[in-house]
Amino acid sequence: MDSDSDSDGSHVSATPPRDSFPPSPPPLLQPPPKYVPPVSRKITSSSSRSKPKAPTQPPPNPSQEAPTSFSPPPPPPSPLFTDLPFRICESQPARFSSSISSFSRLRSRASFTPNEKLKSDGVDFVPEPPQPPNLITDTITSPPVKPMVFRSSGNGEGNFVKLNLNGKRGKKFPSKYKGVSKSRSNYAFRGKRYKKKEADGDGESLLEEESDLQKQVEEEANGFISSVEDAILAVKTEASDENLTKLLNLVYGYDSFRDGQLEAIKMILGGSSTMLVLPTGAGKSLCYQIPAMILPGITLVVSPLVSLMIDQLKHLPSIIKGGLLSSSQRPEETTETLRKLREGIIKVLFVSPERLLNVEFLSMFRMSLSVPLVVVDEAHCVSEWSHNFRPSYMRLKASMLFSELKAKCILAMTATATTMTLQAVMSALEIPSTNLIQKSQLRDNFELSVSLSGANRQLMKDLLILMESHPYKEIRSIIVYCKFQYETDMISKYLRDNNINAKGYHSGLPAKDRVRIQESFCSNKIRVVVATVAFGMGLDKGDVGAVIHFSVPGSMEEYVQEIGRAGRDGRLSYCHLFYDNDTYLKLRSLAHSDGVDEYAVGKFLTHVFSTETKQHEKICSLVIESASQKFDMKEEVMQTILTHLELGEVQYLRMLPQLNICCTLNFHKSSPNTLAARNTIVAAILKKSHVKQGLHVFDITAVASSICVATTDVLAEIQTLKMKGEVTYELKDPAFCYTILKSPREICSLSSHLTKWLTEIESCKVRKLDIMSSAAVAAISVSNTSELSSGAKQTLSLQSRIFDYFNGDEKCDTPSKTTQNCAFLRADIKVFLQSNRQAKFTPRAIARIMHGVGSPAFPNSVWSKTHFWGRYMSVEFRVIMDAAQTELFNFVDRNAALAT
Ligand SMILES: Nc1ncnc2c1ncn2[C@@H]1O[C@H](COP(=O)(O)OP(=O)(O)OP(=O)(O)O)[C@@H](O)[C@H]1O
Repeated sequence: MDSDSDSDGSHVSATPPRDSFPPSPPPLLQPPPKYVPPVSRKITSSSSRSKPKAPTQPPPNPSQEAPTSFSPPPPPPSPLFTDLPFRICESQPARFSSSISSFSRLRSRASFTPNEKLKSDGVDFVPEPPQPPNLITDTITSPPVKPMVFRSSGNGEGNFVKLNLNGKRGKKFPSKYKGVSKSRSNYAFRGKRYKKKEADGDGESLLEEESDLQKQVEEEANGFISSVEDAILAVKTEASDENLTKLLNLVYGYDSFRDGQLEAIKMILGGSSTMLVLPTGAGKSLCYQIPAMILPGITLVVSPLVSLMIDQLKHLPSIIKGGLLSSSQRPEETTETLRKLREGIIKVLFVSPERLLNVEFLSMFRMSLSVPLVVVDEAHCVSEWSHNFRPSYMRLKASMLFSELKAKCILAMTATATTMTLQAVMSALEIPSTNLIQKSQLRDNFELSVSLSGANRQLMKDLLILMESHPYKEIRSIIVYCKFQYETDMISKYLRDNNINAKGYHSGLPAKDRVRIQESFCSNKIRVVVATVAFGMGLDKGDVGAVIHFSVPGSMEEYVQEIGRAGRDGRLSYCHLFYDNDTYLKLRSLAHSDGVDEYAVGKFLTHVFSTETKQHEKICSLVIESASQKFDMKEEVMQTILTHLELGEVQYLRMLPQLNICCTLNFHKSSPNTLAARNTIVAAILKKSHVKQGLHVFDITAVASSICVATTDVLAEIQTLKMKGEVTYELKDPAFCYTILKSPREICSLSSHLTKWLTEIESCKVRKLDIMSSAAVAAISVSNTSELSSGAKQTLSLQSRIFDYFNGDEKCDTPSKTTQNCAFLRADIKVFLQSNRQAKFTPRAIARIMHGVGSPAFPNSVWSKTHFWGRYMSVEFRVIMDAAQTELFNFVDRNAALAT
């Protein structure tokens, strides 16, 4: 069952299109509605979203399609019954528009009309070419208060307008505006005149007119740019509220800063590292974009997902030049971005943490580039106590950022961090406690509700009833979140069958489909997206009016993030959660899928450090798939351990880039020996390879180590030979690569330390789910208890739980709903062992099977066939592990006795 769940948004690639037309000035007489106190849903909603208006959003720009890093998951591994502690013999049993102010979004939100609803299912998808990841946005919108256009022509230069942020005032403007004059609005206007003039046969005046138009655009652009430059200069001279607000107004069209923004910007301009905690959609991005315009050099933004980076790049105001570097880029894309960096074209660079720590990347910064500001976006990922810990974020230590990049200041941003997470982040990034800017975790424009529901079929009916009732039936854009990929298909089909325009979205869909679905949703061609967690990260569609949770989220953080996609235009929005106990238990079981045993960690460490101490410079590798099965550990768990070995108190090893290490080489022109005679790398390949059906098969790390070169040198050489027509080759077996710096004195104590740490992380996950679940249950039970309407009571109940959670100590005051003992458990384990004598189980492996959770060595595809699969989900995982341990010992003893 776990194979079908989406773990994160790492495969999200689509981003909402920027509006193609310059936004109109904010309607001063029409401020965004304030939060209506959650009285009755009926009253508040009817006033908030009833006037149907035609959508003002233009169709998406086909050139904006974002790339993705999606790659299909590997096929499920076959069971491997090796080297596990208990061996049992015998039979085998049978996945801007920041420039579009909230005001204009507000105007564009229209109520959903029945006619639109009937147009539902047939979304007409026009295939669009994908855009490579570092194609810096070609969607330049002009500043909102100046209705002129700064769009590039999609020539890959992206949203670069030659604003002199780096001190080279206005040198190349004219050439730039060639592209600008091709903006869509001007183009359309020009097109009309063309037709008329062509009919008149007046070619010359046509050309004159075009040149006049071009001049006008250039003059306006120059005027705007010099105003912005003046405003920047004023801020540089004095970072006063007045000067900053003027700059804000000029660039973004907003009249004032939102809560926390001004404070953060001033702190950064003053050179103080800052921890910024603002709710989703509160405008955190602006807090680094404005300093980036003022500070000299490059602002580096570290982001966990390529899709998020692409999205943020697209949302940069046109005057800030942006670029992106991620490990999923093609080499030529990287080269192009690096060139722009060196030439000072890029002002804000988005990078993945892996890229940031790449030796080449660091040396480039050390040598020639100044980085006054490093922004750590989604900074909670730094902490293992967050809901979304990323091992690669462990690398982001202040010491490294200050010493390697010579950064002057760090800005860490998040919307969802508990006190414990914040402490860990601020400690890693050396942000003083006085530099914390924290506003409420939750915007106040949500009406939150929960209801108890039955199993799937009933749940779908409940969903339909909800969606057909007030206020949901009047809401045009809705996201339904569910946990499993199959649910997205099942529910969206069910909704379509009931005349609701819905589409499913999950990370298993082809990248193109995901982009199209997101774009269709953003342009209101799709009303409802039924999605896993893979949808929504970075989604800034202002008029999402409701978020429905089909099942309980894994944590308060996840809940707050996901409901944060709603009401970003400031209007009241509705968030409903369907709670059912079975799903809660299922998710609780899944929370144990990353857990490890000391025994397995010890075996893993022994393998990692099996290299001779004398060979410390040797490049070692660990083929991910086979290691995962051998140690019964998920890839992410192995990566977490390896990263800890690199970045913990003692640096035991250095991680190298992941590679496909097994190479099969076919020589075509010269004989292998002739090539080897003049090429040391080929000579080493011949020594280290075995020949299989005329092809040379070798391990790239072994070849590189044998002649003391980098693996990249070996790869570069075989690539060169390929270009010359000498060879063809194939690479397989993705592997972790590393060199050992120091072997631990005692594997035992290291594995015990690591296991304790990983077990705490596992318990933390379970606790987070329990807290979310108890908040949902509390909201259900509170609905009949006072004079307030049910909606208002539930909102208040959930709001206060969320507040307590993010500001308290993360304790769960409600006992877990799992049971502590079960009469038949041990008897069942005994039967299970007897009927699966050939397998080598660990207590954890048995507990996972009893909870219906697959693992690399005991995959669902095989073990879900046993009737014990998932039978004990309601029993505490630890209780099953203890019972399994006892029964395994008994089993081994019995077998030993029988053998004698
Ligand atoms: N001072 C402001 N006045 C009006 N709108 C603003 C202001 N600052 C930012 N915004 C708008 O608010 C929206 C959300 O901003 P942004 O994407 O930076 O939010 P965020 O805090 O990063 O949200 P999330 O955590 O969900 O990604 C954007 O459309 C942005 O243009």
